[in-house]
Amino acid sequence: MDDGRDRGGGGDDGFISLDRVEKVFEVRKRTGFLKRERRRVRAVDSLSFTVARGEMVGYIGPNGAGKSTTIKMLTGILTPSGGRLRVAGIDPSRERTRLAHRIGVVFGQRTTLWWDLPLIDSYRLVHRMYRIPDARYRENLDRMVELLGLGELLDVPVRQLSLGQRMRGDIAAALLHDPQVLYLDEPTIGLDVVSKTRVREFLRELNAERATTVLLTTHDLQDIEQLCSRVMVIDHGRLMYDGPLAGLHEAGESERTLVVDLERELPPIDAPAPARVVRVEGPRQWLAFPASQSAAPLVARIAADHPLVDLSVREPDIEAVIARMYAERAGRAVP
Ligand SMILES: Nc1ncnc2c1ncn2[C@@H]1O[C@H](COP(=O)(O)OP(=O)(O)OP(=O)(O)O)[C@@H](O)[C@H]1O
Repeated sequence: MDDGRDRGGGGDDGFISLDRVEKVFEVRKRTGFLKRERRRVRAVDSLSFTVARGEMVGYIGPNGAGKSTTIKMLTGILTPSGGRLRVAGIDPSRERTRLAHRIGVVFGQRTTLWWDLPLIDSYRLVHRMYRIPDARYRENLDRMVELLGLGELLDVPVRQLSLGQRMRGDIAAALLHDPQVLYLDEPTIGLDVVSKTRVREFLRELNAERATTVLLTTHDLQDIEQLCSRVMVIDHGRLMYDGPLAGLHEAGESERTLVVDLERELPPIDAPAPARVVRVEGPRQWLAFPASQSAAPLVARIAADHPLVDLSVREPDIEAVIARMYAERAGRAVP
């Protein structure tokens, strides 16, 4: 399989590069009968970062932070109000069609597939739209069908697919033309655990096999944990954090929760600090522990001393991590 490493653009340090990029929207607000006020919304504010070829980066932030606006500028749908932006050496808003051959986009909440047609017909249309050479299309389709388990679904109309099946179908459609960059917007939203695992495994495989650069927007921290070595946090259009997920947990001092089902009701488990029991309900106990630490030693210790029925680990949600990060920074700013 062609790994696409030599198809140009950008250099390894800045395959995607933003230098002080701005996006300002003019919004008209009705302030009375026949009266309108003009307001400027700075959706992206002097944003600078680079993503190297083959990196998988999580791009997260609260609602209205500027994530979609950034992605829209990266795909050429929106033109920046200022700054410099390049993807694979291309200025997206100037050469949108040329860029389209280099990028794939998947929106978890919307499908790009033709609703009433069998899945395979959408792929045939993508084949023609992107003028993919026949042999390459076949090869890619076979690989996607294999990796994403689409064999039995190809003749099913898209509207009859489950959400997880449809998502896998959408991901395949976005990759048939060998894009070098894949933008994923909430690719696991609403999926069950099995489908989430399947999508994540596929993305890992894709990244390893083809060195596809992936920018992933998600509210699910497990997507980031399992896929991205780097995470960028954006808020009010500005980059608030850029580094490993563990560092974000440290910055926010966030905690994960170990949910323990015991064979019977017992007094609160005497866990090694800083882990501690935060809730007890019958035979079920909840223990909080730092998200930057592995759960394994805690699980081993509890399993050795207690009659266990089941265990699960719950991740903190992104909003909570970011909120704690702010609280921590505010705390530091005030001596
Ligand atoms: N076309 C537009 N016209 C005016 N304002 C806009 C437009 N698009 C976005 N905005 C504003 O820009 C800001 C950033 O929005 P954006 O959609 O990029 O955020 P987001 O991080 O993607 O949020 P979400 O997680 O809710 O999708 C918000 O204040 C939003 O209201």
